[in-house]
Amino acid sequence: MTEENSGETPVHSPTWPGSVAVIGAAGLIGAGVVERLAMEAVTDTVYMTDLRDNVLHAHAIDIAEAQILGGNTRTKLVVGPPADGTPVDLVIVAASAPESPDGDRRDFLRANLKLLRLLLPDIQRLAGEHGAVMLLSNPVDVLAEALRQLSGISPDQLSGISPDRILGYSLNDSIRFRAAVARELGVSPERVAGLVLGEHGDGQVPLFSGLTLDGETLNLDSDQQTRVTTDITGWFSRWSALKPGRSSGWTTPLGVVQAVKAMATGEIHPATIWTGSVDSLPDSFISLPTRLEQGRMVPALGPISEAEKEGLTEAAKSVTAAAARAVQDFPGTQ
Ligand SMILES: NC(=O)c1ccc[n+]([C@@H]2O[C@H](COP(=O)([O-])OP(=O)(O)OC[C@H]3O[C@@H](n4cnc5c(N)ncnc54)[C@H](O)[C@@H]3O)[C@@H](O)[C@H]2O)c1
Ligand SMILES: O=C(O)C[C@H](O)C(=O)O
Repeated sequence: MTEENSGETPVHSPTWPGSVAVIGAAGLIGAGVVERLAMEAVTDTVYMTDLRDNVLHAHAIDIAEAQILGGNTRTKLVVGPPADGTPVDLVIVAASAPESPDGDRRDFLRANLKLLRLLLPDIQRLAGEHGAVMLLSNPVDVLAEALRQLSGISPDQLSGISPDRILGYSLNDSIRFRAAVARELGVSPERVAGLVLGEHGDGQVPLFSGLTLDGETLNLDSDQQTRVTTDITGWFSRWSALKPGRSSGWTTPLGVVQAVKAMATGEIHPATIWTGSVDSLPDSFISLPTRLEQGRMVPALGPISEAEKEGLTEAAKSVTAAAARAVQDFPGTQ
């Protein structure tokens, strides 16, 4: 284990997260998340792990030097897990099999479930009894549900990862919703606010009922809603068709760190969470408005339309079925 920066420039004393572990920290998204956490001094220590140790070291050196340039060296970067085995407050899983997307994030399920099984003991060790686990790897909702099924732990048990400590990053859909509505109206996306819930993929549910423009309720007619829905559901195939050999390395690290900051302050934000405490939804993992409350992700779903409720129910069923199938069909040895 080596350390970059000794944290000699104290800035402020955060309560949460005091420490973060990023698994897959040599990759595009993992390294980007480490960089944002460090540059925004969101935590005291970031532990970086990946198979590619040399790349991890290079990122740690480079980011530590960028911190000096940025004028804030509070966050200490450590290559490797905590040496004494102390759990961290937040484990971020960005490890992934190489992407060869063909328009559907579920194409990565087999390979990434295998990886998740492999990483499960590390994730459990790092999270300990209280840490939160944020999955980034795709398909994020199905993997989060698979993690719950693999952990097999109920929320009141003290060991393992209880489902309300698992979350997935799915904020990008809401950003693309704002962009698509702005395109439809010919306005700047900063003026549009709106949320996408459901599955990060084909089962996404744009909340047209909650759209606003300049803070005022925005009603799109059905043709406009159809065009916007087509626009956002087509995002991943348009992206895949570019064959960029990379995922959304600019948006995602920024969004992840915004989500972490929202968790730290108890602010409501959209994330893939366990639906277990929402009576009207089947047990699953989908994106819902949520906040971190005493170490648990708590749903904060406001009023939505009947059609939106139906969309969420369908997404939840589909995610659970896909996870159950995958857990059964793709054992860890394959
Ligand atoms: N949820 C979202 O909105 C969202 C957004 C962007 C990317 N993603 C997903 O995030 C994942 C990472 O994307 P990326 O572009 O950074 O991919 P990448 O290929 O650049 O990085 C993946 C990293 O995982 C590492 N890795 C593989 N096996 C490992 C293991 N056993 N232990 C530790 N590390 C291991 C690799 O060495 C690599 O550094 C992908 O699954 C991608 O689909 C999700
Ligand atoms: O994984 C990707 O390539 C894209 C990611 O799921 C995203 O929506 O940004």
